[in-house]
Amino acid sequence: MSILIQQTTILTMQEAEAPFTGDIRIEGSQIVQIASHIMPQPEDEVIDGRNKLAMPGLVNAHQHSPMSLLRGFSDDLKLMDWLERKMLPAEARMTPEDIYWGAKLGIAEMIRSGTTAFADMYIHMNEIAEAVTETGIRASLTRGMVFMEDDGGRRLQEAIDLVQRWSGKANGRITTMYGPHSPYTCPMEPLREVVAMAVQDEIPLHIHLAETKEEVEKIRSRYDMTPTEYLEESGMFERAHVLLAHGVHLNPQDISRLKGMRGGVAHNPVSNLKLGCGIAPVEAMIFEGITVGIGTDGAGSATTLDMFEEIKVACWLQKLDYGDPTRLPARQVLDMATRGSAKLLSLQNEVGMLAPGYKADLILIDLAKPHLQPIHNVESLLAYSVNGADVHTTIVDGQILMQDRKLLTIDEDELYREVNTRAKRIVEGV
Ligand SMILES: CSC[C@H]1O[C@@H](n2cnc3c(O)ncnc32)[C@H](O)[C@@H]1O
Ligand SMILES: [Zn+2]
Repeated sequence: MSILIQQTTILTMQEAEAPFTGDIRIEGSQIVQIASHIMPQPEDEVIDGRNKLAMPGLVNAHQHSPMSLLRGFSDDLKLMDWLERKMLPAEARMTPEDIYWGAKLGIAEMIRSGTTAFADMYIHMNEIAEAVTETGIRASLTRGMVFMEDDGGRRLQEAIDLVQRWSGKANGRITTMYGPHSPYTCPMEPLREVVAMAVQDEIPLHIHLAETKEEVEKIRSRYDMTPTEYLEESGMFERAHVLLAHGVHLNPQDISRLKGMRGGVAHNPVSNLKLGCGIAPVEAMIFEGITVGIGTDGAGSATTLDMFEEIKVACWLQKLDYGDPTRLPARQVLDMATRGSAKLLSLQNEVGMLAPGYKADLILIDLAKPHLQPIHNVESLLAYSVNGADVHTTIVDGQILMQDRKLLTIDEDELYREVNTRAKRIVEGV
């Protein structure tokens, strides 16, 4: 299978490269050539790229995809009330089939809004892996583990099963991580056990960190440490690749502790705003050389999975926080949502950039829209004006998943029937 995208505006996201007009050739799962003009071959599926912009697919660095079933079910609560009184009871009622359909709903929204890879943390991961396999998207999957009650090792075993059964599956589109949920749900002993497993199996870790002031107070009163010190104490930063979700409440010493870490921080600005958590010190982390990517968090808090919305809000928050519009400029935030997030998923040599040898994970944005004209500066349009609904075509691993806004691997009528019936049953009585 080969695809030739002709005469499109190309933003490769390679270091300091400006947008230019040209062609992109895809063979199998890879980009093989990018040039001003490429001769079509008889077997090529040709895509007319005029009035469009090609860029790397966005990488959502922190998600709970089945929470799309809980979108709009519980709003305007503090994080702990929202989580303990609403989300956890609803999740306890979800069957493995619910998780499959919830993940598929999340994936449909991601493909429609230009996300080609995501990092997920949830339960019933076999069903999420099936949804990823069928739909064609790329994902790094994590079984989230809360160690607040003895479950006879069930969660840990499920995490191990996920890693053993699914790493490298779906033509390599699925990778895995180990996922202790957070400092406040993981006592030190099981946390150290998971770190040791990650080191032994060479599998990255994915964990929430310092999302709220209440978390900081809780960890201070339990252990007399900041949440970041607590995780450092487990040895994870020096021993493993770690994907930290949120990192909102970090003091300067915490930021220093993260310096030099493998992995980095997934910034989830919309979820942080909606749950009233605060503004993450994104510029300060970047200044210290820490990789910062962008995620949405689950649709239960963020309410949408549109990464273009996150990109805008990420910029606005830093500008507002510093009272300085020069903070977090367009190119830098695009870099975070592509190359930065790709590094958090350990995929920096495969996705997040358009170049020969990279995976063909890319999107075409339709520029023939009033809010995207005139075209002074493509990066500015992408950061401040484009919405997920402007994505025209989504390609992952060389497979077209959406063309002219039609999903090719998901039956949307069936999807909406399933999720509405299931969502109603799940929240009844919660
Ligand atoms: C055990 S699987 C993951 C677990 O995380 C919960 N969750 C979703 N959003 C957040 C958030 O913003 N902070 C902390 N935990 C969150 C989700 O409901 C699952 O139970
Ligand atoms: Zn989360």
